[in-house]
Amino acid sequence: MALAGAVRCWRLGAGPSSLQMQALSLHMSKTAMGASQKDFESAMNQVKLLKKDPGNEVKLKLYALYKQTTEGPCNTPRPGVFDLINKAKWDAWNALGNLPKETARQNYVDLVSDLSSSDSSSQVKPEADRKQPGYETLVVTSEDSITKIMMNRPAKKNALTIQMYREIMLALEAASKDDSTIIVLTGNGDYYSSGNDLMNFMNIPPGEMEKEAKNGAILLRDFVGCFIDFPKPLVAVINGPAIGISVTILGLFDLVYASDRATFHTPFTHLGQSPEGCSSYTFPKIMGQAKAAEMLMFGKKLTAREACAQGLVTEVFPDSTFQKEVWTRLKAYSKLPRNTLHISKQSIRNLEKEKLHAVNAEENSVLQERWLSDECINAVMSFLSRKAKL
Ligand SMILES: CCCCCC/C=C/C(=O)SCCNC(=O)CCNC(=O)[C@H](O)C(C)(C)COP(=O)(O)OP(=O)(O)OC[C@H]1O[C@@H](n2cnc3c(N)ncnc32)[C@H](O)[C@@H]1OP(=O)(O)O
Repeated sequence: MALAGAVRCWRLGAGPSSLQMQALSLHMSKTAMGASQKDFESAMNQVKLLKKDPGNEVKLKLYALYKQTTEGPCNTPRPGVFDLINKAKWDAWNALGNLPKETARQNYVDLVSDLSSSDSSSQVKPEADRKQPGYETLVVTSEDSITKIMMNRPAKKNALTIQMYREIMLALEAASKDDSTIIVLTGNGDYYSSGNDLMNFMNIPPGEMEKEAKNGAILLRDFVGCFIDFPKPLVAVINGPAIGISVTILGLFDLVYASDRATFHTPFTHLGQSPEGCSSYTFPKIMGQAKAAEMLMFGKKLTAREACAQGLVTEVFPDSTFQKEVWTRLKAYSKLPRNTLHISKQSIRNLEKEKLHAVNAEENSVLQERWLSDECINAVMSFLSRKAKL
């Protein structure tokens, strides 16, 4: 078992780690002639290198086998009832009865060898191995109880196509049911997202405009609805500039971590459009009426630090250490008791859900009209003919 585990791990990684080599040599020597004193000492060193805590039950077993190997059968008085830890250790040792020292040593070495193998196989696998299949515009991975949904159109600044909205909804739906504790949305490349792909408005035959606007509003309602209803902690890892809908839905996230290179821009008026993502309700609540108006009506672009000062962003990190710091933090959070975390999220959010769905419906009905307006059509045409950029 241990040997098969060690060999399998080599195929997943670049090559055997020193831990895997030790596990393998330990396994080979013990099966050939029984564990020697040297094997025992090497196993004791290996225990210190384990990355995963084996849990109290295994630790007690290791302790008992160690004592039996070095001192023989338990020969001390049982600790008092209130000395709980020493009593548990004594019980474990005493339970080994008259087990010979050599057998205890062998069992100790075997146990450490198995622990090392499973410890090695739980080490980080390359992202390509963890990637979930079925997504063309996203990279979805799960590790350390975190499901990461990464928008993956870096050449187009992660502008959101119709397919991308649909895939994000599918990924959220799957993540709501998987065994992850936390869900992260982030972007690949220099942008978090430049918002709606303005090509979504192209190639619509004149007679189909109204129908397409209606379909767009339904898609947008469902997309935002997924964030309103999402049952687990949602974290936005804002790796670069964010525009439009990628900003407005942030009010529906539980944590927003931003690189100091990120900016937050909602230029709806410039585009002949109106706020969506429930921002007409969440932004005034988060930052107050005056600041929300400056962003949503007048298109003021905020730096990450300004967005943090106004409560839209949880914390800003230097770009040079952004990924390292954020993922260390999230890995620690992902070890919190999962069910309690989800229940707390629901207590915080559930009261607002009905209101948020009503706001979502209202925003989309206004937007559906806007998309048909001259102001919107001219703004989109201007961008697409490269006369205008934000
Ligand atoms: C179902 C419908 C739901 C609708 C929901 C309502 C949502 C509303 C919004 O999100 S409004 C916000 C819309 N976004 C924009 O208006 C941004 C437009 N893009 C830009 O202004 C610029 O591209 C930029 C500032 C993001 C980046 O500028 P720059 O650094 O100079 O790079 P490029 O412009 O050369 O971009 C590279 C490449 O990407 C294409 N691109 C970028 N963003 C978008 C976009 N939002 N839509 C379409 N295409 C985009 C850009 O055209 C370039 O393509 P090319 O290399 O020329 O083929």
